[in-house]
Amino acid sequence: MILLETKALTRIYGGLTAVDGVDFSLPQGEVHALIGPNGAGKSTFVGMISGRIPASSGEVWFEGRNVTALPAHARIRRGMAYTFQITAVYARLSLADNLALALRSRDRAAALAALDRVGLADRADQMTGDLAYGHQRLLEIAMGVAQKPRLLILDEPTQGLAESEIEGFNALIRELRGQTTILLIEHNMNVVMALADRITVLDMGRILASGTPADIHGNRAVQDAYLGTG
Ligand SMILES: Nc1ncnc2c1ncn2[C@@H]1O[C@H](COP(=O)(O)OP(=O)(O)OP(=O)(O)O)[C@@H](O)[C@H]1O
Repeated sequence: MILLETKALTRIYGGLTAVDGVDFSLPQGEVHALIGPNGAGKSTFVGMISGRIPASSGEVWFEGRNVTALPAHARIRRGMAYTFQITAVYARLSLADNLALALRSRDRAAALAALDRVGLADRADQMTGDLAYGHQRLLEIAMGVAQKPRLLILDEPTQGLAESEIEGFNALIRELRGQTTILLIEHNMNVVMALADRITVLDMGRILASGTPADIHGNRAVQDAYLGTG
């Protein structure tokens, strides 16, 4: 089943076409990585999927429904989660209280279980603002995952994480594989190659290539535009 589809999705800023008529489809259960050079249009594309950025033209379909006109909160209710949008962490609350907000419940065991998935259970009662940046990013991911979304959109989740934390993140995504459909914007190619079932390469607002990690790694146009070398 196709969970998410975009049809000729386009965003124009002034004279600049940031996303240019993108047709994209994401089957349920897939871990899909979106890669491309800086300014390729990745954040704008997922912003239009989540409803944070209005499309200039084109459509977004989610679970067989046209959601293009729906505001972000209505898309969240239908099961989309976007790490930057809904799970902004509250610095002056504890980790457990942030989880309680994400879960809309004071269930301490559920909060601890969610924190445990990202290795933060022992910090449950610390003030979130006192955490290192990488740990705040992991908290944000825990908050997204705790909501059991149908589609989890992660925008550069490993940015600012240490190697050991990236290992933990990879393990979490492997655990979620098959349960949650994941769209991942990621610059770290080791993470992309380790996790993605399929990869889409955006370049100048258009899809340059789409395929398995092996296809993309061997694709000459991608190597030229993005990977730099073979
Ligand atoms: N609010 C805005 N107003 C004007 N131009 C914008 C705006 N947001 C993005 N752009 C431009 O649109 C293009 C695509 O930007 P976008 O952030 O979507 O790319 P990206 O692939 O996510 O880049 P990065 O990897 O650096 O995050 C860029 O040229 C950017 O400068």
